[in-house]
Amino acid sequence: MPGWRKRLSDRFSEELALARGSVRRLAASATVAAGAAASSASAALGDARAKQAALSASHRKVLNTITDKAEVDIAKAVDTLTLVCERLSDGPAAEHWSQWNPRPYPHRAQAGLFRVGRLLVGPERDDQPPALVPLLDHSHLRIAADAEPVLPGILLRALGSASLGAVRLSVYDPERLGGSLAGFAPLTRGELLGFVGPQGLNDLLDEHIEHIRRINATVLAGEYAGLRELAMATGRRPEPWRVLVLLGAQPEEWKDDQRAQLARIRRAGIACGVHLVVVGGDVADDTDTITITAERTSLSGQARVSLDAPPPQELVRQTCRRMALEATAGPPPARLADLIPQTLWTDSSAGGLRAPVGEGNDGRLAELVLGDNPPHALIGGPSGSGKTNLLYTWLGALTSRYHPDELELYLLDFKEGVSFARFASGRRDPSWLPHVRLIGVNVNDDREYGLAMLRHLRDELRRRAEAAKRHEATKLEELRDADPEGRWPRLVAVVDEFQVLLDGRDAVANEAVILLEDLARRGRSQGIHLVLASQDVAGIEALWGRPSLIAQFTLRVALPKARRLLADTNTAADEIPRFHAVLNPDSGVAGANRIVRLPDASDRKEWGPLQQRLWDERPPDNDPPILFDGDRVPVLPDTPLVPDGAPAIIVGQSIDVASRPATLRLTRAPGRNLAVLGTRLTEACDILAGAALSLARQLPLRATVCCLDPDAVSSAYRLNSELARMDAEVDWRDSLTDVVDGWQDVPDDRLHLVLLYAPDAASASLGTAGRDRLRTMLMSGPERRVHTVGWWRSVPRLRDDLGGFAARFDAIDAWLALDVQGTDLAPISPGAPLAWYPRARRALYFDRATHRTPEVVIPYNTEEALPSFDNLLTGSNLNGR
Ligand SMILES: Nc1ncnc2c1ncn2[C@@H]1O[C@H](COP(=O)(O)OP(=O)(O)OP(=O)(O)O)[C@@H](O)[C@H]1O
Repeated sequence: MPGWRKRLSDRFSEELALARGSVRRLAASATVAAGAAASSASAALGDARAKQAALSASHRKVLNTITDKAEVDIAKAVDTLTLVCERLSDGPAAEHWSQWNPRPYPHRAQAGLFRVGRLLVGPERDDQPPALVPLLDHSHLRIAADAEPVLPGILLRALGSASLGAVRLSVYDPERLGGSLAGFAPLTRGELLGFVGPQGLNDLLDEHIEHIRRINATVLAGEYAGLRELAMATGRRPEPWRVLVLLGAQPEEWKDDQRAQLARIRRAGIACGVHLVVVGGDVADDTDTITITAERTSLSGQARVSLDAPPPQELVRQTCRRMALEATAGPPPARLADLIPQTLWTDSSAGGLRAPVGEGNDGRLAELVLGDNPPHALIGGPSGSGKTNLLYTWLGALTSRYHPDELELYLLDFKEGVSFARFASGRRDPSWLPHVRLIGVNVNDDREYGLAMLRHLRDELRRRAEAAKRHEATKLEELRDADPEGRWPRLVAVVDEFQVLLDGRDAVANEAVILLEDLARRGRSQGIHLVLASQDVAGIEALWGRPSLIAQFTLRVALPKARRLLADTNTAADEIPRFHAVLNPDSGVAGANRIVRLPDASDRKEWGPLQQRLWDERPPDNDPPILFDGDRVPVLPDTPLVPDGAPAIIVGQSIDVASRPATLRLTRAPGRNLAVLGTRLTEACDILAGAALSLARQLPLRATVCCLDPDAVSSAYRLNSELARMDAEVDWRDSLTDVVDGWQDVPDDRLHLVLLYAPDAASASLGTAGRDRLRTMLMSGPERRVHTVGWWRSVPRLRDDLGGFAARFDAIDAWLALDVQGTDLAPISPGAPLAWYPRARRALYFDRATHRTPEVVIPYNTEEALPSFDNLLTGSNLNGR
């Protein structure tokens, strides 16, 4: 091999070895460098990782802090929202159905909002804020079809949180005809709900429009913007809310005029308490309508809503049943206490008498006024309509405002019963109404007592007229100014069932009409006011036959179904419900009506405390009222008579305002005797006993007792004993002949009373001569102070004893007729035949010397004034009777 080749090969090998070596070196240093780089990279990575960990911890911390704060804020906001919601909606408006029960919220002048579900805001928790919707006084509602189950809950909450009857529902349900709200059906009985089908739509809309019109015209009357404002100003809500529910009604498909009506209701309803709840399709939107869908309400904004489940069917049914029951029982009456002022007796009656009697439709108290105009009142209503209750109410309101020096009352009740007796002092309750001067109860048979009261008022009218003349005053107000020291109260005379006084064409009715006319005409200016109440004013001929009388009674109060009390065209009395009245100060013309709801004052629980309060405050010189009770037999008074001149006997109690004893003066005039006529034994015996006892209490007496009716003997004997006990010289005779023969044997000048019980039983045995002597005793006895009080059992028998057909009745100056018809009294009565129809415990009394016409008296009961017969028989102490 050539050398060059070898050299070249060696050189190449050498070079290659060199290159390999440097490559190896290079590779080694590269490996070192790479190792260094790798370790520094891994150090950097570790560093970075450590930093990242630190960073994310602090980030997490910040994030947690922010989240916590946000959660607290949200919880706070939700709490606040819940609180606000509670204030807007509580009780039955918001309670869960498991605790729900209806109870009105009277303290709240405005209606609250109703819960429909929960607001899905904030974290899930038990007490999530409620989703509320307004309705009553605030808005209309539109409920989307997918939210329809919410409807029963809203209606139940509305019914249950207002007072009974304050929410009324009308449901238009053309598809299911009321089936959708079947649980509410019981309310139809209480008239709190009405279901309307397709045919009734027009009427339904018209009715609500008319209701809105009426509220605007008569209740708000331009004074209030709406019922809510009225309720807030007065604290009362005079009209119910009316909720008109349209279920699947599709108003968009209605006729134009129906849609127009709906729009009117939507526009004007809320102020008048009329609210629409439209379920399903609806027409044009408006701001007064709140919408509820399955997920939201107009009030919930972005927040979603979870709607509550509807109330259980049974809860709805039971609640509605109870409400209907209460509603059919009638509305709760207004309260008497609301009519009574805090401070008693602050008003002056100088200008008139003004007092509230109930609550008007506008929630304000409605007053009755008596004064110069209107001066007198007429109250009417059928039996049971509440006249007596109205009178109680009115009297309560008057007597709490006016002092007894400002107002005096005269009360007369011609009804069976004792309605005014509560104003008098009684055994159970000693209090009386300090304003009352006179009370007449059970006077239906004693119309004369009505006359007596009217006569008394006429006398007072005269006294006032004379005083007014002296002071040149034309009316009470001026008289009071001119005579400030004088006592001039206004007088109010109330006559309940006054038709009894005026019915019939007899002397009593005639005089009563004349007196009423006079009092009505002239009483106006003298402060004397008449209040006449009757169940049938229409039937009182005496009233309608005298237009001038009726014209004075301009104040009319008509209770439900009162007839003819208001003007013919005024039908208000037919339209008002129970316990309401139409007040009309303008003789009943339609425009002057005021409808009021009357409180219950007939209950003693309501009345008692008021009377007690008035009685406690009575002036020291206040006397109890005079009470005349036609059913009570008066007892012979034991105070001796103080006769003016000649001695007198008591024959009975007069029917006059003072209930004075009726007397017969025993002058020496011929024939000054008394004949009691009729067959009523007890009353006849009472009259004879009353006469003798009243005389024996006045003066030393001689008496002869002769009893010829075996049934009267015990009474005669008891009288005989009592007279003896009173130191009278008493002579008991069994024979009438002895009496007529011996009357002239007068041992001293004591007054001699001859008491004859049924002389007609023996007069036949007297013979003509004996009868003559009887007549002589009657005619001439009085001159010698011998007076006869005799009981004949009929007028013909008396006539026989006085001489038969030719009898002269001047031997009997005075008589008392018991059960004797007026026609039978003709022989002994003056003038025209008497219209006298006998009645129990009443006698017709005529004294020729004092009477123009006979008067009715009540024979006193003398039972207690005489010793008991048993005691006499056993000889017991006569005082122990
Ligand atoms: N405003 C009222 N609120 C509650 N109850 C009332 C009211 N008014 C009357 N009543 C009741 O109605 C009944 C009849 O009333 P009231 O006796 O006053 O009627 P009246 O018209 O006088 O009847 P009558 O002539 O038959 O006596 C009574 O039981 C009474 O308690």
